[in-house]
Formats: sequence, structure tokens, C-alpha cells
Amino acid sequence: MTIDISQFASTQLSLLASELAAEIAESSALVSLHSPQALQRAGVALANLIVSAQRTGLGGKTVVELAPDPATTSTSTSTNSSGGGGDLPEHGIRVGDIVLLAEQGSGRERKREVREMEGSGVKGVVTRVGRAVVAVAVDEGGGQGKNEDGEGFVAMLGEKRVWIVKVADDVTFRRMNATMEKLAKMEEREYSPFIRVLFGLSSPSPVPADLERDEEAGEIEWVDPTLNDSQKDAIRFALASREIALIHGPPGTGKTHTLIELILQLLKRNLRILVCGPSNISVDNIVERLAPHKVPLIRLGHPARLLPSVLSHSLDVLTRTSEAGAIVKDVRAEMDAKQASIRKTRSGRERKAIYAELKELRKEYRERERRCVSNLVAGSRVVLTTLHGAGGFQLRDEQFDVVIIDEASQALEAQCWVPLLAAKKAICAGDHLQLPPTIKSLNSKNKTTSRKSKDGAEVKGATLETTLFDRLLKLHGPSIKRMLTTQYRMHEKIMRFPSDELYEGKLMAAESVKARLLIDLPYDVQKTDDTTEPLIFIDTQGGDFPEKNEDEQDRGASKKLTKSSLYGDSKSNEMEAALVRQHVRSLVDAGIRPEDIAVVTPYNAQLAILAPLKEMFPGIELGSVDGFQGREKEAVIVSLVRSNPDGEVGFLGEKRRLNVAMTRPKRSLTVIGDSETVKRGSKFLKDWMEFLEENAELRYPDLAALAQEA
Ligand SMILES: Nc1ncnc2c1ncn2[C@@H]1O[C@H](COP(=O)(O)OP(=O)(O)OP(=O)(O)O)[C@@H](O)[C@H]1O
Repeated sequence: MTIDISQFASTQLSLLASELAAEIAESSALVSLHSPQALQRAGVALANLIVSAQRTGLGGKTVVELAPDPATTSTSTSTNSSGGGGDLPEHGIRVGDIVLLAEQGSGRERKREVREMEGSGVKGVVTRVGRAVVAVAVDEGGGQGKNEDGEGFVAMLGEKRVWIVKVADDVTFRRMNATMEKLAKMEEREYSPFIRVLFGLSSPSPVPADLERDEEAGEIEWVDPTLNDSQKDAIRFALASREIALIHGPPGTGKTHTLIELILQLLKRNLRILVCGPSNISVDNIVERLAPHKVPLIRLGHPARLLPSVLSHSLDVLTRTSEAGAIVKDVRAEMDAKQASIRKTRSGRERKAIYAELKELRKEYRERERRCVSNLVAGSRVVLTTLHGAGGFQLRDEQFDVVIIDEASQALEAQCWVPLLAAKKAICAGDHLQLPPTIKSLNSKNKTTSRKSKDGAEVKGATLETTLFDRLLKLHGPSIKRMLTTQYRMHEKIMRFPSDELYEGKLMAAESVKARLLIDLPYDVQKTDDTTEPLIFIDTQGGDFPEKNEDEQDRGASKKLTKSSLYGDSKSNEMEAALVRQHVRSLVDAGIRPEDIAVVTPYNAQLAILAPLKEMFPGIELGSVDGFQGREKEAVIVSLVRSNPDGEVGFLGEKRRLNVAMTRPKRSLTVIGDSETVKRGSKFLKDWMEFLEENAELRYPDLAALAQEA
């Protein structure tokens, strides 16, 4: 099965265009239909701010500090500790978020303003979130529309009231588009053997069957000899493969652990490596674990979006601190001196002259910085960055022997191609049986319809949801993959169902975890029914616990707006929430620390109902299933929410989502749901419910106690 590469690329381009459009439509619908306060409550905006300070931050970027506007906080009860407008209200803006900073008008003007906001604000990255101040590094020359320069825009704001709102990250799209355009334009003779294999124009070069005995591949000096057999086998295979290797890492099987050893082995073989992941956190995870091995590595990316522990490897920081950076620093000092002298001079002519010199210096600064960056990058044997980060100017002409992509099953294929175009060989790690990246342009209605490519041809079944990992497995079959089979997270009983149903029964629980219970936690835990049983199912069947639609609830502005409501057409279940509370309380009463407990549910509306738990049990974590992928906790409670007479289960029907939900806990999994409804959702759900009925400790709610709880 071969694939027409340029057809593939143009299909991707049209799919990406609709995805970006969907993302923009969603965020502008949200922004135009809700007040800044509602958006603030939903965690996507912060309103009523003023610029309280402005300075130069890392990498020479302009950083503005925003504080509450004193004029709007007079009614607030918060104490004024900073001399500004008091503390910021509750909000959901986090370091690393990309936000649009714009002027905020009065209520009546707001709608028009919002429409114009895209054209009149400036984008930036949140670099610090404090109690009374939030700092944003504004894009240099990245001003939107009429504001060409972020710095200039901020100067213009003066004392005006402003607000910030989270926006879609279109840099990612631009990078993916540029990559796909390049691929579309490539002539067949330009296709490397690597590219040919990835599109099925050639088969992967064969790898010796018994690698352990193979003369070349068998001789490996392990940095970590405690790796398990499946991990060693995956590394041997990845080293021996010529074009592509997939490392399939089911939950808790030490995927990152394996990648670290693999990177060290590749380095021993004098290869140059580019390591990427879809998110900053996935990349930082690797940097943190690679750094102790003292390998020459460099991390590309905006410093505000990196973990503090990783900053010393960041290119921006190295540019300022390394020897190579000294020469850049000189110019910076000269610029600062000139800037200071502007303030001293009164003569317009002199000032003009200084501005001209500054302009020259800035040019010089950029030039030197660029040279310094390219020296640093050229000198490092391991470069780490997000997938789209690989499309930045820093890597423009760089080539790598091997590109490693972690969490490849959570990235769009077009995103993977950003680094892959610079590769001779790729190693992708992931688990295609957990959730793929979230796609916004794909809703239940058009999920199965085919799409039109740019030239109008129907592209059957083409969807962004098919990841590179999925596609390669389908294209070349399981011979290009190795699976890690020992998991170091879950009690054996928690692992059983996902292993049997999804991983061909191949998962094994490591000795150290297979029988671990809550009662064995290294602190004082009482012996109760909850702390000695790893798998509990609280069955709410019987129709006493009906689900509720988000739009049936009184949520003010979002009441009528199903489509662009802050919670979509999400579902909730009050009685289930009461059961969750009851169970959390009993765990905490038994001595379990709230920080060892997580509640996960597929529905955001259910999360909203559960929110008070955070105040009742400080330290507990609440999360959506999708948001909890990659995480783990000692005790996890899963609230399934769906309970209706029609057996409607919505996106519970996605087994990859259920897989993620049920594989987060280490010692205790409690499932709360209506088996009658859920069973009717799919074969997988039916099997799961039956498995729980037979293997879990089965409980039925105590309605009287619950009435009290509710
Ligand atoms: N060979 C091994 N021996 C002992 N412990 C191991 C081994 N491999 C991995 N682990 C442990 O298993 C845990 C999970 O490892 P790691 O963080 O690499 O997992 P992962 O597979 O990347 O996680 P995820 O499930 O999120 O993909 C870690 O605590 C790690 O120390």
C-alpha cells in the first residue's frame, strides 16, 4: 500500500485549515458571547487590569506586569498589599499560556471591541502568575494587525484598562502548514529512503530476528542494567532499525525510562539526535531525566514555558550566560547605556541621533545573537524541543541522524513532520490505545463523512485523528514495533481488564507494585474496606441517579448557548457527585492524604459540580480523563456520569478514553456508574461492567446516607 505523498500533504493542509478555523471559531464564540467576568470564571481570561510595570525579560523580551485596576477593586474585600489594586481574583491563567492582551472598554462597547480585539491586541506568553500581578512577555514584532511592534503597543496602552484572554496557538499551525507545503512540493527524486518508507514507497530494511544473539546488536553495555527484558528488546530494536521503529508503551511501562537509555546508547554511537514531544512538559520530562547524565544537550523553547529545573539548558538562557553569549551581552550593555542617555538629553537632535545608533545596535544584537545561537545548536549532540519548536529558525539548516518523538500517539501527524523532515531515521514512542490529540473540527456529525481535499477530490476517511503512529502500524504492521510489557504502576487487579482487553493480555505487573494496597502506604493508614481492596465498583443502577444536561442547568450566560457554552453540551450527575464526596471522605477518614487521591471524569460539567471538594479536602486533584492522561495517583475515583433510560453513553463509548481513566491509579480504583446504562454503550463497556461485577468489590449506594451527603 503506497501513499501519494503530495496528495497526502494537500489533504493534511485542508484538514488543518478546517481545524484552525474550528479552533478560532470556538474561541471567538466564547469571547464574544460571554462577559470578561464569565470568561474569567471559566479560567480563560483576566479582566480589569492595568499595566503596572514593564521590563526586559529573558531573551531580551519585553515583559509587562499587569495588576488589578484600582478603580475596579474598590468593592473588593481583598487587602491591598502591593500598593496597586489589590489581589487578582480567582482565575485560571497559568504560566506558559498564550494570551492576547488588549484594551478593555465599558460593557456596551465590549462586543464591538471583542470583534476587533484580534486586530488590535498583542500576543504574549504568561511568564509569572502572582497573587497580585501577572506578567506577560509580549511578542517582539508580533503585534497583531495594525500594531507591528509589541513593545510599541504596550507603550501606547499607558494607564488604560486592559484584559488578557487565552488564545489558540496559531504558531503550531503555521509550522505544520509550512512543513506540509514543503512536502507537497517535493519532487519524487528528492524523497529520502526514510521518507519513502514512511509512505510505503519502500519497505523498512529488515532487522535481524534474534537481536539478543546478533553480533552487532547483541553487544550492548547498558547504562542502566536494571532495565527489564521488554525495555532492552525495544532499545536493541530501535538501535538496529534503519528507518523507523515504534516503541509501544502501555500505561506505566517505563517509556520515558527506556527513551533515556536509548538516547544514551545513540550518543555512544556518535549520532546526533533531535528529541521532540507534542507538549513542553513531555520534552521537559526527558530533559530533567537526561541532564544528570551530563550529556551536551540544549533545550529550545520560550523560557516561560519551560520547567524551572530545565532553564539552565534552555537556549535563551545559554545565549545570555555561556561564553559564547558574552559577546551578545556586550551589545546589550551598550544598548542599555544608550537607552539611559536618551532620558538625560534634552536636545531633539541628539535624541534622534541616539535612536539611530540604537537601531544599528539592535541590528547588531540580533545578528550576534543569531550567530551565538547557531554555534550553540551546532555544538550540541542532543537537541530537545516541542514538535512545532523544531520548525523555528534555530534548526533551519540542521540535520539529525535520529529524530525521537515521545508521545507520538498524542500528536497530529503534520506536527510530527516538522522535525521528521530533518531526519534520516525516526523512533516514535507512544500508545495508540490511549487518547489521540484533541481535534476540534471533528464532531459527532462529520466523524464518518469523507472530506474534500484542496482540489475537490474526496479523500475517503482522511482525518486528523489518524496519528503517524496509527498510520505506520497499519502501513507496515506490527513488525516495526516493540511493546513494553512490565508495568510499574498498578495493582495487578487494576491492570487485569485493560491488559486483557487492549494489550493482548501481555501486561505484567512488576513485583514491587502487583500487590500494593492503600494500607501499605508509607504513612499511617487504617485498615478499612476501602484501604484493603484495590478495585471497587459502586453501581448506581436503578434510575435514581439520573444524569443532567449542562444546558438544563442554570448557568447564567451559558444557559441558552449549547454550542458555545463554556462547558459544551456536557453532562453532570449530582447524586454521583455525592457518592464521590462520600467515598473521598471515607478514604480521608481512614488516613489517606488528599494529595494521594484524584477524581477523574469524562465530563467538564461534572468537574464543575465536584469543584467544592477542593476546599473540603485541600490537596485532592480533580481532572477530566483527557487532562489526566500521563498522570497517576495512589487512589483514583472515576465518575462515569451517564445514567439515562436510552443507554446513551456519548463519548464514554471511546475505549481509549476509558483505558486512560482506568489506568491512572496505583493502589485503588473506584468506579462509580450506572451499569445498566453503561452496559448498553458498546461491547467494550459491556465487558468492562461484567468484569467489574465479577472481580470488583461491588457496592450499592446507601440512599439514606446519601440524602444527607447531598
Ligand atoms: N526497569 C525498571 N525497573 C524498575 N522501575 C522501572 C523500570 N522502568 C521503569 N520503571 C519505573 O516505572 C515508572 C514509570 O516509568 P516512566 O516514567 O518512564 O513511565 P512512562 O511509561 O513514561 O509513563 P507513562 O505511563 O506516563 O507513559 C517510574 O517510576 C520508573 O522509575
